[in-house]
Amino acid sequence: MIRFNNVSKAYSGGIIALKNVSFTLAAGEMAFLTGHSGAGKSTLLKLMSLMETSTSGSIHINGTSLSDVTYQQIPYVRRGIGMIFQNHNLLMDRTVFDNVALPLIIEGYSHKETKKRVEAALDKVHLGSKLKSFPSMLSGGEQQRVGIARAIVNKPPILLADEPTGNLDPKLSLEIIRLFEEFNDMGVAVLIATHDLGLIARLRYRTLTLKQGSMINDGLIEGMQTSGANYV
Ligand SMILES: Nc1ncnc2c1ncn2[C@@H]1O[C@H](COP(=O)(O)OP(=O)(O)OP(=O)(O)O)[C@@H](O)[C@H]1O
Repeated sequence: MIRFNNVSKAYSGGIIALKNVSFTLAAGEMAFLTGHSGAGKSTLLKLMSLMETSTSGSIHINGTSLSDVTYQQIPYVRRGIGMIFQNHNLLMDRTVFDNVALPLIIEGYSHKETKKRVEAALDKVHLGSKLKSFPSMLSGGEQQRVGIARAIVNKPPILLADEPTGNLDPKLSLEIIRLFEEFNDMGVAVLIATHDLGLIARLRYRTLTLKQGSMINDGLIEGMQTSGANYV
């Protein structure tokens, strides 16, 4: 599903953001990705969604080697990945329905099919009654759920989330993670980049830890403090 083999990434200017990173995330698996600010978490997610390219090593996503992907094929690879961002990147002048419909409109779905899928996606994130609302009329947690509905509306087998709970209090953060668990229960692979060590300690999922671009831990983190930095 996701396979990194000895992947390194150097940005122009010489910063080495990832060093020989290897891991596999199987179909239907759920894991956290953590590490200090600047450790390379966003870079790792950007490589998977082809927003950046690796300097060396190989990456396979849903069976496709990213080094073989042509510019024209990038949208097909991205179709297999739902992306969720901390600031949710919603269009504030469009309704909730329009925001969630966007990926389907881009792909040329019929109006009827779009309506069916958008309504189903919003039901899954418990926002079925907010179709006509504008994002500014929603709470932070609800806005994040619209972002999640948009990410899952075309049923990708992989969900990648970059600090999805960054702006939310602990209760709302847990609600968002519970939603990810529901998608994971349906067979979707989920990778969540987060600084939130409290969340990681409570939920006890496999955790990939980056430190200055290197993967220093892969597995359950035992005896972790639930406050303060403790990335080893
Ligand atoms: N476009 C870029 N050009 C040059 N350097 C970059 C670029 N993007 C990231 N970097 C550098 O690469 C390193 C890893 O950054 P990255 O954003 O992946 O870390 P992160 O773990 O996601 O950090 P944060 O938690 O603060 O978002 C950092 O040193 C950063 O400054």
